[in-house]
Amino acid sequence: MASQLLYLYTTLLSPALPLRHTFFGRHLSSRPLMRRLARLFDPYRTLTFDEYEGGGRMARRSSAYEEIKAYLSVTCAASDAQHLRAEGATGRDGATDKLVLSMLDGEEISDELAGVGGATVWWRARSEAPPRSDGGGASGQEKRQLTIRYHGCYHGLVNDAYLPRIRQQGRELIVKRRQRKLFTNIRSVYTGSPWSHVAFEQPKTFATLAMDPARKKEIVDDLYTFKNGKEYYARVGKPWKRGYLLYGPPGTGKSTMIAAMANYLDYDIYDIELTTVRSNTELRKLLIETTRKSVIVIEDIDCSIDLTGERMKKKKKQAGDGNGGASTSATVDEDSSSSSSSTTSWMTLSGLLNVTDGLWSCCGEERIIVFTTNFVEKLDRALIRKGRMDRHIEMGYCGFEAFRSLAKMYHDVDAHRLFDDIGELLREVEMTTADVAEHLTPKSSEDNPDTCLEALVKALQEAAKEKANGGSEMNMQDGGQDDIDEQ
Ligand SMILES: Nc1ncnc2c1ncn2[C@@H]1O[C@H](COP(=O)(O)OP(=O)(O)OP(=O)(O)O)[C@@H](O)[C@H]1O
Ligand SMILES: [Mg+2]
Repeated sequence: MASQLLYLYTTLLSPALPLRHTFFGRHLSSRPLMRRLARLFDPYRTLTFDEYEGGGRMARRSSAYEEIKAYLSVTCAASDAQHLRAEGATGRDGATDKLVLSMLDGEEISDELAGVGGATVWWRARSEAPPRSDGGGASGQEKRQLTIRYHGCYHGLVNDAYLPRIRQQGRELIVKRRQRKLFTNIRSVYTGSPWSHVAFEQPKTFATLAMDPARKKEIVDDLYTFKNGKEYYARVGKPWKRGYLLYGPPGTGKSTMIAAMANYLDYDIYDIELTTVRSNTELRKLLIETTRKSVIVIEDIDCSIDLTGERMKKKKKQAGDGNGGASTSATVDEDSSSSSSSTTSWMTLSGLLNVTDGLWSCCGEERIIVFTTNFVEKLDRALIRKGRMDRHIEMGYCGFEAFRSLAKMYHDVDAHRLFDDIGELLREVEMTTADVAEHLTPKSSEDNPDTCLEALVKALQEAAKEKANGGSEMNMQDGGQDDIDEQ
């Protein structure tokens, strides 16, 4: 009866009679009074967490949503909810029999407010189909939400204690369960996300990366400082990101180094195939969708974009993408000798720099970006200047120290009668670490350290002979990389 009267007042009388009420001599407008009255009859409040934050093309996954979802997966398991969704998951130990539970649409589960005997909150999941005219991507996907309902008198407790606590627990669960992923920019047919992923199970680590131990230690120290640099980056007001440029001939361990970095940091890898990215907007969208604790990789950067930026004449031009001037024209280099001449580059250098620079300033947290190239001398200085690529790492031909670590790894050999010869030959000829590793790999059950090292000596001697005859100059073409300093 009371609620019917209230309904009558709010729908019929209230708009027609702008009543003012007096309470202890103070005038109260009808609206706050109505709210108070309404609370008498429905004292519950709700808070909704959307899966995506921000609007339109700038939408990105909400960390609050993810953390609460992770927390509720445990609550779900212990609840009496009838309809749950189960997703297969791989644990950090590699076990593939794990399940992660979540609520199906419309399902509700309850949770206790710790410290307030018997006080309960209720969580409900719902999702909305995207509007038909939506343009795809995050905005074109189903919109998922989690809503909490609680008694209004617990508002402070829920906001100041309960939600921060469960978000913290959710974060810990995410880290604990996290199976690292290797993402590639192929749109997922299942989720509509611009990224598809597979489990990242690369066994490459710094222990298995053959290079001079002193240089390796420098890189590991640099990564360690970055990983633990949250306060430093906040204090100096820089985005918490670091750029690495890995350069050197094919087969010298650039991709191996990236895997080792991701394993060391315990980060995901986002591998961007830039030649399939058609505009700045698309690149921005891809980068926005990357998560914290990730290594963003653009391999063979010299083959992926028009490195000459705006300076070259463009054969073709397409209309801009409405980003305020950053060029997205499809370009084909006129200079056919350019490394990118064989590739139609959709991104220009200035486009790439505009997007990445702009993005780091708003969401650059805990990200490493790595560019690799075989031809460092062809890279535009703008691309690799400090602040963009903080550290330039040359992955050169196999030196004696790198060989020694391979011999230890492959045959557990620290010293051998052939080591001196090999050291001398490696100073003379340029052989990639991949080739040295291949010679050290046993090919049959009869192969042992002696036969493998002898095979390596033979291959090195042949290469030395060829070099002396001026026959194989192939490798030498890429040697002039000293103009970029190690930093
Ligand atoms: N420094 C290294 N330490 C250990 N293994 C290496 C090293 N360099 C190369 N290898 C071996 O050679 C293979 C090829 O190396 P990798 O793919 O890392 O070379 P790359 O420099 O990325 O070449 P590209 O320029 O062609 O991409 C690897 O699978 C690895 O087994
Ligand atoms: Mg590679």
